[in-house]
Amino acid sequence: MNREKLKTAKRIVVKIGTSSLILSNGQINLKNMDDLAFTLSSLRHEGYDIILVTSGAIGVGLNVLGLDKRPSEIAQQQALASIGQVELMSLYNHIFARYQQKVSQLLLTNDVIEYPESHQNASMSLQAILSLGIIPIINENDAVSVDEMDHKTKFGDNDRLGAIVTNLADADLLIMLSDIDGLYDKNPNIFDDAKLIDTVSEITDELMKVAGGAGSRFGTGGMTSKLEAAKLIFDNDKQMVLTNGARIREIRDIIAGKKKGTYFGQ
Ligand SMILES: Nc1ncnc2c1ncn2[C@@H]1O[C@H](COP(=O)(O)OP(=O)(O)O)[C@@H](O)[C@H]1O
Ligand SMILES: N[C@@H](CCC(=O)OP(=O)(O)O)C(=O)O
Repeated sequence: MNREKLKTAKRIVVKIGTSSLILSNGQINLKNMDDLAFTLSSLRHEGYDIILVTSGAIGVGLNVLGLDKRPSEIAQQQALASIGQVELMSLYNHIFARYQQKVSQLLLTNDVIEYPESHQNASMSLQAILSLGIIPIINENDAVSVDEMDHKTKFGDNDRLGAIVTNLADADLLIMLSDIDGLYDKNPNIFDDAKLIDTVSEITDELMKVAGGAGSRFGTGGMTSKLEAAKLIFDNDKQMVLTNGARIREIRDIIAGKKKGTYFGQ
């Protein structure tokens, strides 16, 4: 019943996390990138408006420099993001071109939330890119985003950014791709008997308690940040599906209303 509304989605934001883009050995997950480009390009060609929110700048930066560990200093992380973002976009540009799809890049800061004028400009820019038939690829502008006492330009994480972009673009649906099939009733890293939750219609305090931290050495935020993003989705009357980035082609089943991943909606 709930998932019927998914069939009406015309403008879709897809958020892909670092854990779906970088293999555990630090190499780029080219299979996932290729599946992503194929699926999103073909949907775009069929008339859907598609926006991609991507993580991976720091992960790709580590790969470019041959490092295996995220540095702890902020400036070093920012430098890595700056290096990795170029390579990430270069890869996307090539892979999407294979499916005859043009892409563009938007690097956002929290200013689009803080300042109505920035919000309006980013929203109009997105609208113009979509009307040209292009898939905008969005990440946080990590090299300049900061989180200080009197100055906050950082979103926090890309799960939140995915929800913000869904509102900014007035999209119908956010599909969040992670390294897990959806939300489980317990942290599956700890409990073997954890069960997949099919539908969530409200983010309660009880539910927040079942969400744990990141599962891979590259991911950030874990399930907690995904549920925080889901709160924003509910606040703005949108819908979200959390599913596994290892089976990107199932996006088609999701928008056909089939039971895949965890559905957040009423
Ligand atoms: N209740 C839960 N249900 C599902 N995953 C959970 C839960 N609690 C913690 N997790 C962990 O959250 C991870 C996903 O978050 P994260 O590592 O940040 O990935 P991403 O890079 O996709 O954002 C999962 O791999 C899992 O280990
Ligand atoms: N903007 C950062 C990603 C931050 C982030 O939230 O990562 P993830 O938890 O993998 O979605 C980057 O591109 O490396």
